[in-house]
Amino acid sequence: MLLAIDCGNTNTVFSIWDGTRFLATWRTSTEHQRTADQYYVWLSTLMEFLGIKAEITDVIVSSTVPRVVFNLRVLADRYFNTRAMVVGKPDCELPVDVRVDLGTNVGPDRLVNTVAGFDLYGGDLIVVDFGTATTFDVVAADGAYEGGVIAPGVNLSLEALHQAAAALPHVDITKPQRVVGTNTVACMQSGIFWGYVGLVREICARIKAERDRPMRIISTGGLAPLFQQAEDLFDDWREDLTMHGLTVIHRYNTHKDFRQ
Ligand SMILES: Nc1ncnc2c1ncn2[C@@H]1O[C@H](COP(=O)(O)OP(=O)(O)OP(=O)(O)O)[C@@H](O)[C@H]1O
Ligand SMILES: CC(C)(CO)[C@@H](O)C(=O)NCCC(=O)O
Ligand SMILES: [K+]
Repeated sequence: MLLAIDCGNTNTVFSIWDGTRFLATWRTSTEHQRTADQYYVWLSTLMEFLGIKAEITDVIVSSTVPRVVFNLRVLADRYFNTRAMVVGKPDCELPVDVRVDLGTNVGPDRLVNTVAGFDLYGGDLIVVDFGTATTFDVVAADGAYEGGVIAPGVNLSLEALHQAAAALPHVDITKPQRVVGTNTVACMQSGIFWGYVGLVREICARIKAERDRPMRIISTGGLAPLFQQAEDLFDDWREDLTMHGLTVIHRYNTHKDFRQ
């Protein structure tokens, strides 16, 4: 069985894939100090608690935080007796091309989202991921990653307001009842919520205009449904898009004859 690990700047998600479906998915905060032993205690406790008998034979990692990769590699070596496949390293090939400026290091999560989007929907896509950053990845007709857009994440923007202005509290994002707020919290929620609706709409429209061909918009990340419920921004939403991409990349590298 495959242990797929998606490590973002805020959260790290672990999923167990049995070849057909995900048996379990667990989330923890990303901390580079966490050791392989700590990961294992946490993982094995959760597996036991849920009665999951998973014989992990393979590990694949996508990490936007380079420092955590070392301990995840040790986890794979020491506890699962396998060499972790790490997206972005030369020995982990991608089933799609990456067409960017020479010397650019694309975030592995964006490459994984591109692979997942192409596998599930085919080409000509915009993949929007509401994580620490809000990213837009442009997937060409042949599945290649062709660049995109990086904007600040929703929670990051709310946190920045709180950090920078003495009178602004910490607030959670939600859809405000009205655009005009009559208290501080409602004003902040309106600014972020409708601001992001506008940001997503404008960026996607401009990407489509620049490319001059029909493109579908697929979203992922915990906040995507909140925006989708307000306005028809996306053609589809997949909670497990990044995890799906990791399983596709793993399969591609273990069965080199595999083609989509
Ligand atoms: N309705 C909601 N209101 C507020 N927060 C939410 C809501 N739904 C989901 N979230 C939060 O949104 C965040 C988005 O999760 P996601 O995995 O997409 O990105 P992340 O973990 O924050 O970022 P990264 O992957 O970059 O670490 C999570 O922290 C989740 O708890
Ligand atoms: C943009 C983030 C932080 C989104 O998780 C990540 O993909 C990243 O660190 N990217 C590196 C720069 C790039 O993707 O062009
Ligand atoms: K993410």
